[in-house]
Amino acid sequence: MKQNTHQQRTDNPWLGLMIGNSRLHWALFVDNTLNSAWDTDHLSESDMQQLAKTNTIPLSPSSSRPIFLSPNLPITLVLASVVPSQTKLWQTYPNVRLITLNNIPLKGMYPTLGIDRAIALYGAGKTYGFPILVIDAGTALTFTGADANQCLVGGAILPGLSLQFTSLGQNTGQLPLLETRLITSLPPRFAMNTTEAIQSGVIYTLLAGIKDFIQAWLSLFPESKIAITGGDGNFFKNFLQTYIPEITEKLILENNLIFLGMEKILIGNN
Ligand SMILES: Nc1ncnc2c1ncn2[C@@H]1O[C@H](COP(=O)(O)OP(=O)(O)O)[C@@H](O)[C@H]1O
Ligand SMILES: CC(C)(COP(=O)(O)O)[C@@H](O)C(=O)NCCC(=O)O
Ligand SMILES: [K+]
Repeated sequence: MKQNTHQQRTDNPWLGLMIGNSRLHWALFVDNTLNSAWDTDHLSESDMQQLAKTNTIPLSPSSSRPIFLSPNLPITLVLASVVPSQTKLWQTYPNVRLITLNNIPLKGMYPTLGIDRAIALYGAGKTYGFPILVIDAGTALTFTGADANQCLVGGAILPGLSLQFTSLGQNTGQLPLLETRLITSLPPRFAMNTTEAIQSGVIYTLLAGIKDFIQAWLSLFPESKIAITGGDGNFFKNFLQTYIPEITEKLILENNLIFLGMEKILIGNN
């Protein structure tokens, strides 16, 4: 019967989990294709055990509503992490595969390169072509580039947007702690109140720094695309378009770069 043919399950679901310094990034793959992606806070051991026993995880920290993922128990978890304490916890999951630098088909990597940077770089290069520069606007803001031979050229690491606000808010006597999600437009450059003065200092300095890194990269690799990702990726993409309009067509926002990378690493097409 037609219907039965359709009911034959070949979808082999698995979960991708990228553990970042601020939160967990999840993706459900069905038929080896990215199906959906979401973020949660870092989870506890009992949340991990719940996933192993029921294939459900909290959808978000504020929600107790679980998400049903797969009839196969426990669902395969493909893990990458830049947080060793969380790596240790998730390695006790009964059906886990850890991605390490050895799994990434890029040349010239140094041993302490962040696995998130390597996966995103590979995913971006395979998706948009090498050479490629990846800007990951996460807890840290990172630049990571590879040349036409899929060889790491190198990069840079600095405190990300929230971390810059947090460092001012937590280490001064009079400065408020600003939240990035409340910033929807560029502040005046020369601000006349404390909140906008902090925004101006952090945002314009970050934009100027990002512009300088992009220009330095493009002087080496004029034809390269620039992929931007991470929790603040959208924020920076929008403001960069205003700030350096000439690079607009080279700039690609892809929130799921890490999962495009996982897909390419696990499924091949190298
Ligand atoms: N719910 C959230 N929790 C934490 N950061 C968030 C959230 N929503 C947006 N962000 C922004 O995302 C950035 C962190 O990026 P993300 O890619 O999630 O980090 P990481 O991969 O390092 O965990 C923060 O600077 C913050 O501005
Ligand atoms: C630079 C990072 C902290 C970025 O982490 P994230 O902001 O994505 O949570 C992470 O990639 C890391 O720990 N890297 C190791 C050092 C390196 O890449 O050289
Ligand atoms: K990241």
